[in-house]
Amino acid sequence: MSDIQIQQVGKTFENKQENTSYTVFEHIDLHVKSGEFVSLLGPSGCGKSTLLNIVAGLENASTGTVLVGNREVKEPGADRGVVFQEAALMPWMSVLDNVIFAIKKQYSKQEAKERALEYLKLVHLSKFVDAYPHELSGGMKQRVSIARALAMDPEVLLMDEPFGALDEQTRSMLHKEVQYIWEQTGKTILFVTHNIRESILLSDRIVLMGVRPGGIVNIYDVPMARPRKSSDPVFAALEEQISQQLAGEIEKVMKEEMGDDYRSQKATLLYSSHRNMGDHI
Ligand SMILES: Nc1ncnc2c1ncn2[C@@H]1O[C@H](COP(=O)(O)OP(=O)(O)OP(=O)(O)O)[C@@H](O)[C@H]1O
Repeated sequence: MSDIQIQQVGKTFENKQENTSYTVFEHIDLHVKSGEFVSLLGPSGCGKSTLLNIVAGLENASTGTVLVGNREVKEPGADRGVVFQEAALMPWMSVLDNVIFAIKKQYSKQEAKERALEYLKLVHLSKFVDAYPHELSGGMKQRVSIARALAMDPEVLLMDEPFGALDEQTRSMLHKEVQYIWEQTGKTILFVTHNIRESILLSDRIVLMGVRPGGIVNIYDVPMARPRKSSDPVFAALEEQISQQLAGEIEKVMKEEMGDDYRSQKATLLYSSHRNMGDHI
């Protein structure tokens, strides 16, 4: 397993046509220890996905460096498995072939098949190896996507709102699944989410990101033993603490985006954002 070292990372998007640029964040320093589960949480647009994509090598950092183990990230690699919100399976291939396809360059035919079967078993899909994506539920597709990422034997797993599009019950089932996988494999996991409860349920640490200026606002340790329950008073207290700080960050965004309109709508907006804070931000 490997750690992830994010050192002084910044990202500015340039719009060459309009000759403008937009700095999402600057000077991000974060050390995710080997085997640690860390969530990135923050208001929409603060750059959670951008940071994850930089670690994945899908996006270049404008400044700073990212190390996975002792290797500098310059492009995507098999040492980093990525799971997105959409499973993006190939519809004409069976579940088994979807997983084999992702690792066929890394392993011999027989090995690839054995690994694919092993990881589909880990995500409890052994009975569905011959099924096609259209025959699977959203949660099952995400489990294939997780098996596909794990079969590559990555040192770290990068997950970008993997359960964001799923209903509450499926999501809750997959929370258990991800904890089980994390315990079984000991992978280092960096996990992007909008959901405060999800982050408390799963993580060792929660990194709260903010906007304008973009960057890390706070890092919360989650001291509870697993499995965690949202009814635990420690859970509830942490949820409240994070909600409060996040509400402040969301307010900053709204003030900037809405200008004068913000004052007139503030009460309604804060009320509704607070009520929904557990699910979406
Ligand atoms: N390729 C791009 N070109 C220009 N701007 C971009 C690009 N990708 C992202 N951005 C901008 O960078 C900012 C951060 O986007 P990002 O998707 O990383 O945020 P996020 O925190 O993951 O948001 P959300 O929670 O809504 O997914 C946004 O303002 C977005 O519009």
